[in-house]
Amino acid sequence: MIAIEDVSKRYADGTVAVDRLSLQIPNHSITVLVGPSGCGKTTTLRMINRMVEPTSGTIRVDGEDITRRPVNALRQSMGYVIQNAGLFQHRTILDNIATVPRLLGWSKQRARARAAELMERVGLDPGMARRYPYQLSGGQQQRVGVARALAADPPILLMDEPFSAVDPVVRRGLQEELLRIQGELGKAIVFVTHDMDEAITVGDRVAVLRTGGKLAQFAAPDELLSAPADAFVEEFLGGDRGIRGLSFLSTRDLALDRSQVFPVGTDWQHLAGQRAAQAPVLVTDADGKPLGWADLTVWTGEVRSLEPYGQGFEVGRDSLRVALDRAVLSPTGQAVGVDASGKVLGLAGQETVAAAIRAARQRRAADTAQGSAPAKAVR
Ligand SMILES: Nc1ncnc2c1ncn2[C@@H]1O[C@H](COP(=O)(O)OP(=O)(O)OP(=O)(O)O)[C@@H](O)[C@H]1O
Repeated sequence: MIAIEDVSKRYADGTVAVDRLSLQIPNHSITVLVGPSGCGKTTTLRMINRMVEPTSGTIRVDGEDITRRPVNALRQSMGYVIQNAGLFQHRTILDNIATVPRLLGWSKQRARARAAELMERVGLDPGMARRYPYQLSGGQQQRVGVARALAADPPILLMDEPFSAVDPVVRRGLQEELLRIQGELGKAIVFVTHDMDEAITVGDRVAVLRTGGKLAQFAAPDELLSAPADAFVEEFLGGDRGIRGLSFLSTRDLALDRSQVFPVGTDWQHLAGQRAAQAPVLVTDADGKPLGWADLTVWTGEVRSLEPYGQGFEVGRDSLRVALDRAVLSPTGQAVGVDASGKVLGLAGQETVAAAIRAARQRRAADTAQGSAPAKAVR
């Protein structure tokens, strides 16, 4: 646990970068510092590894005042990742990653073996080990930066805008990779970004700072979206926060409708005669996977043309935001719910999703009243 207690930083020119900040940063979780440019995020992060000394206040790690520890030992217990990765250009990828173990006196062989293991962990092709940083894409370089920070297995990882310099698609991949690695390693991660969407995606807890280094709100992402503390936080969250909040609600309990789902080989003529309501039906293949929508009112003896069903959502894995999006995009207004193997479990119309949103909100309000853990984004 990192405890920031009433910490302020005034630079020599009089700029107050951080103003009486107090934050409890728990182990095994990602805490995000977010806020507009110049609000003191980087200053706060650098006070944790003593690259910047506070003017007043105390920072403790596991109860111990960090000024009592030798600064080298302190920094070795904290991996540090920065924008553009900050790699050593004249060293190979493998040697970049092995830097800290080598500084700690590991043999070259052991340090390189560890570096190779980390390349795999962060999703880098082992064939890149002997390349130099300039021979890698920006996203690959960021992965090397993360691997290098993890090399000596520090309990704490400090990340300063680590993914800001890459395009949105690569960035999304890096965020997912970080969440996967964190699921395996369970570090105390402090992550700085100026992008609220990124904060909400990666953070277990998000500290919103306002200019002048004052804490505006410190909360779980779903709580930020549903109950911003004031107008500043609300504006910083941006539009459609109601829709974005649906990312935290699971599709697990959606009441799926199977009455409009039929496999190929169904007696369509018989079915068309039976059905009072002539809503389109979803046709599946022999394995139960979706093929498309059929309109039985234009039945001609066999179902010849199917309207594409677009994309389904994975029940229990995707969020209600995804389900609602699929329903809105669906030509019939029905989202197709599938299992992990792609087989159709049933359909959810926009009204069904809306009912699930109301039920999930009620459940969450009850959970919050009982003090349960905050929700993590589903997908
Ligand atoms: N060495 C310094 N001397 C004087 N002022 C500084 C120094 N470093 C930062 N500042 C000022 O302190 C304030 C906070 O800076 P900081 O870099 O912590 O903000 P930030 O939130 O990380 O910003 P950004 O998102 O733009 O990186 C800014 O007004 C900045 O100009």
